[in-house]
Formats: sequence, C-alpha cells, structure tokens
Amino acid sequence: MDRRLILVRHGQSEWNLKNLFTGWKNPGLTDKGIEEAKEAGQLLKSRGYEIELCYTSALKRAQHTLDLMLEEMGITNMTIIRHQDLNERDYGDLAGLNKDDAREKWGDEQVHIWRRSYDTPPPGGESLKDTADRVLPYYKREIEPRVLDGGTILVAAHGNSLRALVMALEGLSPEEILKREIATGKPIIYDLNESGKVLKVENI
Ligand SMILES: O=C(O)[C@H](O)COP(=O)(O)O
Repeated sequence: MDRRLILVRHGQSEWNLKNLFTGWKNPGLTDKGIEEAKEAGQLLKSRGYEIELCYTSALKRAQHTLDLMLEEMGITNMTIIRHQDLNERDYGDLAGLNKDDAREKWGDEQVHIWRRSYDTPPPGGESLKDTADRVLPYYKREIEPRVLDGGTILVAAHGNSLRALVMALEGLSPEEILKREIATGKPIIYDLNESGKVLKVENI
C-alpha cells in the first residue's frame, strides 16, 4: 500500500520577485510562479499518482499553486482543505521590508539568524520553532492519519512551514535545518511506513 506525502512550496510570488519579506502578507504569483506551478503539476502527472486529498494554507500564493497543479494533472474534482496552520512563518515587523535593505540596517548575520535559525524569532514574528509548534500538531492530527490510511496526499504550502515539516519528517537537527532551502515549485515526495516514518525521500 502506498503511503505517499508530496510537499510543494508555492511558485514564485510577486514579493519573492521584489525580494520582500512576506510571511502572512498575501501577494499573488508572478508569471514565473504560474509556470513553476504548472511544471510541478506536469511532473506529478508524469508519475501517474492518484491524489486522494489536498491541503494548503490560507494564503493565495499556495492555493493558486495547488489549483494550477491540479489543473495540469487533469483533476477537476478534488477535496482541498485550506488551513492557516500551514501558513508561512509570520515575519512580524519584517513583512514588507526588502531583504537587502534589512541586511544593510541590521547586518548580514542578524538577518540570517532571523531567517534561518531554529528558535530566534524576527521582531514581532515567529521563529521556525513557533511555526513548527502549529504546523506539526496540524500535520499529526489532520494530515498524517490520512497518509497512513493509504494513497497519496498533496500539500502546497510555504518555505518555512515546509521547513518545519521537513525537519520533523527527516529528523534534522536545528543546525541541519539552518542550511535547508525549499525551492519554489519543486515537489518533495516521501514514502512513509505504517507508523509515519520516512522510508524514502525524492526531490523531483
Ligand atoms: O516569507 C517570505 O519572505 C518567504 O516566503 C520566505 O522567506 P525566507 O526565505 O526569508 O525564509
């Protein structure tokens, strides 16, 4: 029996293109982001997976990415569960600021700590740990049981909500997750065993 979990970060957003901290702000996809989402859909289509159920966040860049992927896969009748627990990390006071301007103001190291450390939150926002504290209970409660029932579950979410999930699934340390980047529109495919442990991971 397949117990497959597919994670996809949304395609490039308007604010990714402008190099702005985004967090819970709600920009749409760029043309490139739309293409990335379609390509991700084509890739999954070529694998012939039968998707049982989809999850996404409450933010439109992830929702639109999922819709485009499903369209490419020719899937018209699908249950999509949208929940804010899968939202991007809240970037707090940094949201809307240019990432290079922030480095000029606070220095490269501080900005890197805010962006990639495990437990140092950006001012007024969530650390990766804070993000994990909402993403992982949601995953355990809602998503994992559906995967363990058998089949393929697709999750379209965000760079840091997915880093939180990848950290738990792959058993990465806070040092290891610091270096882990999640590319836009590139599916990560996990095969899980009956207790939810990762048997195999494939980045396509
Ligand atoms: O919210 C954002 O700005 C991006 O989606 C992810 O940002 P990061 O690469 O700075 O974590």
